[in-house]
Amino acid sequence: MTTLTQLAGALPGAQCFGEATLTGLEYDSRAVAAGALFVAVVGERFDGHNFLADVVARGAAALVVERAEAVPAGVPYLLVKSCREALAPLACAFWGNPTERLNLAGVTGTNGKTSTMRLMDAIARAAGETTGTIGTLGATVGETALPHDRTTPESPDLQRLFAEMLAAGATSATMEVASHALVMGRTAGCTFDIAAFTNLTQDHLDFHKTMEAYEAAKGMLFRDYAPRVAVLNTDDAAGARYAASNTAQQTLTYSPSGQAGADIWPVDVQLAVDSLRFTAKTPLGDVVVRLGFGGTFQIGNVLAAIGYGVARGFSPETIAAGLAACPPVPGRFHPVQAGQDFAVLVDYAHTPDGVENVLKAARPLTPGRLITVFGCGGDRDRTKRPIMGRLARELSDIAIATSDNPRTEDPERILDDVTAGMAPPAPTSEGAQVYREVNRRKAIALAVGMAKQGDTIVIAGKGHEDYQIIGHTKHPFSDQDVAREEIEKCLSH
Ligand SMILES: CC(=O)N[C@H]1[C@@H](OP(=O)(O)OP(=O)(O)OC[C@H]2O[C@@H](n3ccc(=O)[nH]c3=O)[C@H](O)[C@@H]2O)O[C@H](CO)[C@@H](O)[C@@H]1O[C@H](C)C(=O)N[C@@H](C)C(=O)N[C@H](CCC(=O)O)C(=O)O
Ligand SMILES: Nc1ncnc2c1ncn2[C@@H]1O[C@H](COP(=O)(O)OP(=O)(O)OP(=O)(O)O)[C@@H](O)[C@H]1O
Ligand SMILES: N[C@H](CCC[C@H](N)C(=O)O)C(=O)O
Ligand SMILES: [Mg+2]
Repeated sequence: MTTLTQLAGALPGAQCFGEATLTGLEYDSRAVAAGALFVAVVGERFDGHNFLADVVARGAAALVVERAEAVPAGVPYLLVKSCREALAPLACAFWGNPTERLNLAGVTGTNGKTSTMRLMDAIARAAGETTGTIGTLGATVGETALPHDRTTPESPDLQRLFAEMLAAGATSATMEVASHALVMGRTAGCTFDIAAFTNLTQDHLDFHKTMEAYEAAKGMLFRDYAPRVAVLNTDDAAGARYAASNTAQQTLTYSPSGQAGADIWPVDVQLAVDSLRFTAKTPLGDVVVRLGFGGTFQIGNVLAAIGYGVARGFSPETIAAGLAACPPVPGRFHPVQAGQDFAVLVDYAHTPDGVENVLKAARPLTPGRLITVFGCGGDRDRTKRPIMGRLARELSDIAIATSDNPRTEDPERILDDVTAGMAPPAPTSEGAQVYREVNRRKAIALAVGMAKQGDTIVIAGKGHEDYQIIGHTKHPFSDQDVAREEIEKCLSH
């Protein structure tokens, strides 16, 4: 049992009024149950102080506030300067600082976090460990899957997951560390043994405003958290800068392009639509990579995961066994086969670099035409839209711009932004034939209707997602299922 005064000890400068026994820790009023401590976070859209009467009615035992006058009479509370900043220290204390007893690896980077984390997890499992994972695909604790909404959850959810992992006998965990999480302190208080970086390219400028601020945000993982080992992609300029200046005890570098001087690099690469084979040169000797899924972009992710294995002290054989056993990452370069004579790949590319990489990975596997169906999410970085449009047109034979998750934006306005980048530069008319179809199912049907033997359709942006967010509503929608249904319709005609 935790008490309010015990938790106050985790917050230097906090003033404690009253005492309570606490059975939960919440930052969202809608999740409060009897006995909880409610932290009144002041955000962009809501002020937690407006929900204090509601959470007390729900049985909250105590409150953490920035304004004492908002507290209903008789309710115990902690007065702090910033509830957002208090949240993580409270969460770590409430759950007993679980990451001090768990080997934790964090992966940051614009693209490849989910894939890299899955590969790392497979390696730890091959070493015989019970593991946990936290990321875009949800969390796993041993063999149990626990869904959650964020790539990197808020600190109370994060620390609870770590505590559940320990309770389930896990000895290690791997997680995705989104830049939003670093800036908002969701991971504050975590002890990282290993921190890995995939790449930095444009995304999230709605939040970070400049690439410099975005780079600094990701750099926090290598500077503020002092991991034991930093695993860094030095092909990437930001990765090279993190390598030159970080607070890790040891830095391991990798180079997907095989640049001289890196600690880990690939030789003899062989690519196929559903496999990737190469030999990785590492400080421990050669690792034979036999991956059961494709995508040129996975080379870097595999090297980062090998860096993790090396940092953990696993043998090359264990690392190779883990990679070979790693199941395909759902919705990343994911083939859909429903009896058609052309290829269909569902992929999660939702950034300019992602679109460029997936189309460049698909091109050499395509004897016919490359047909791209893609869109851009609403309420997210607007400036990436015309760039994604331009890349889709330049790198495809047929590019169909459609909706991703429009969220609260007008889907046609999002498409205006996307197609603004798709006009061929005068006087050439090189590049793809361009189509615009706001309805994602119709766009996929259009692609399927056009495809001939030897063509590849890449359906980008939503990967594993089984929904489409329109307004505030999540409608069931799966690119894989829709592609399959539209192919079957075509074949039955
Ligand atoms: C920019 C950002 O990440 N914002 C997050 C942040 O918002 P905020 O601090 O402004 O809070 P707010 O929404 O104003 O709410 C203030 C407080 O009131 C609470 N509240 C709100 C309503 C209510 O009825 N009761 C209540 O108690 C909220 O729980 C919160 O504690 O805290 C909120 C509560 O946890 C999050 O919902 C919100 O995520 C927004 C919606 C979001 O879309 N975030 C995305 C961009 C994100 O985090 N993405 C990354 C992945 C990025 C990547 O690709 O790498 C992720 O980790 O998922
Ligand atoms: N190393 C990489 N370099 C460039 N693009 C990549 C890389 N790895 C993956 N991608 C592209 O990015 C997409 C998303 O991959 P993944 O889910 O692993 O990234 P992520 O960083 O976890 O994304 P998110 O920010 O949504 O969590 C893939 O479907 C692929 O198109
Ligand atoms: N983690 C990313 C996922 C984007 C996925 C894409 N389908 C979209 O909705 O924009 C984000 O929150 O920006
Ligand atoms: Mg992810």
